[in-house]
Amino acid sequence: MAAVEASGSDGKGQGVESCVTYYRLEEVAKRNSSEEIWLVIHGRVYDITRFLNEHPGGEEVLLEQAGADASESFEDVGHSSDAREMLKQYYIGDVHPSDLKPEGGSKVMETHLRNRPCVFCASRPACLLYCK
Ligand code: HEM
Repeated sequence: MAAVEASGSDGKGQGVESCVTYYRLEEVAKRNSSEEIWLVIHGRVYDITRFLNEHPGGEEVLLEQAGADASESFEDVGHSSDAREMLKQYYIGDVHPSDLKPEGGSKVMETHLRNRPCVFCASRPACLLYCK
């Protein structure tokens, strides 16, 4: 997989697990077409390019959210636990902590709290940082 310069671009990703790749939102925003489509859901970045034409809800809804934070739409649909499980295979990294601004940060926190226990973040540093 190609390295993305967005990761840890602020210098160092210290204080958090080094195995997590961080992406700036501006990098995510560039992946906004059917050629390459990334989404953010609950502070995590997913490359769903190969899932696009497999999505049971159709590709259009995904394209509408392409390159953006789809947490709300994802939750609004009331996706099953199977759908949540599926997310894992498309996970490529976390949103860079600098992009989790107060507004976004509290949104992330709100969502995580609402979904507790979060199957994805129980042991994730980002979650520990923002969900406490
Ligand atoms: C990568 C992220 C996503 C995955 C893995 C995923 C997976 C699925 C799955 C497995 C279903 C079948 C129903 C279920 O099991 O819940 C589904 C249905 C659906 N999804 Fe997604 N989905 C994703 C993102 C989204 C997003 C961002 C939207 C935005 C609106 C969306 C809208 C829908 C809709 C409208 C349905 C049809 C619901 C129905 O027929 O009742 N999905 N999705």
